[in-house]
Amino acid sequence: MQPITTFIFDLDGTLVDSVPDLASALNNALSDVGMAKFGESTIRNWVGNGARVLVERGLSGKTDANTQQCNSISNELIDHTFQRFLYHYDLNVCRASTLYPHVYDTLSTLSRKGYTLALVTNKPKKFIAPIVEAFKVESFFSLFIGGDSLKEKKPSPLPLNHVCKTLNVKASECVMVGDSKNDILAAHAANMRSVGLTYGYNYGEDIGAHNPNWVFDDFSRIASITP
Ligand SMILES: O=C(O)COP(=O)(O)O
Ligand SMILES: [Mg+2]
Repeated sequence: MQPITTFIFDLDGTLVDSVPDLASALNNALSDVGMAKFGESTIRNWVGNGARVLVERGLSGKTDANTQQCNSISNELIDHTFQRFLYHYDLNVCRASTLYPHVYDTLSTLSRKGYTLALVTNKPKKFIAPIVEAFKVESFFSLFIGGDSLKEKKPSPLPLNHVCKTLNVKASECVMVGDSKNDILAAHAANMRSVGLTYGYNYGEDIGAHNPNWVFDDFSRIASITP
């Protein structure tokens, strides 16, 4: 097995519990367009495929998070509500969000040990900087990829392949760390090892069902897979 040189981290549900701010922004956007609001526990199961799909799920009110398309809702309404969501989230991107336990220390340890760290999220790229800056973790990372940075987002392997190319590392040297099946499916498709974290957002499903190489319930356990 090739030694690990590079860790690729997901953001929402992995490093940061962002649902409180995502839920406020979604509910504000829904109320702007006269639609019903939802509780945080419902919205938690809708996060994972980027902001536009989150808005579509809010508009359809479908609790089945695997539904990505809402044929009955017009594109105009989705576009308008998505713009309202971006407006509200931009105002409060990091008001109630929190870093999960042991994230800062573990990133700091991995970085100090010489591992290269990259961040690949499905959320729009413009929101990455304000979040990583607020939690003072931005200097640990060499590369940031958002859901709209490339043509495809996770579960496509494209963002992970892009990281390998940009950082000039092989997939076999990398470990993808995430809370969602989108992270694990992307890792499998990119021939990368993966860590599944149980505390984040995976549509209420067991992350272990997607066969990551490691399943951890605490972020600090990631350090245990390195020498
Ligand atoms: O914004 C989302 O839907 C998910 O974002 P993530 O890829 O950082 O978990
Ligand atoms: Mg996530």
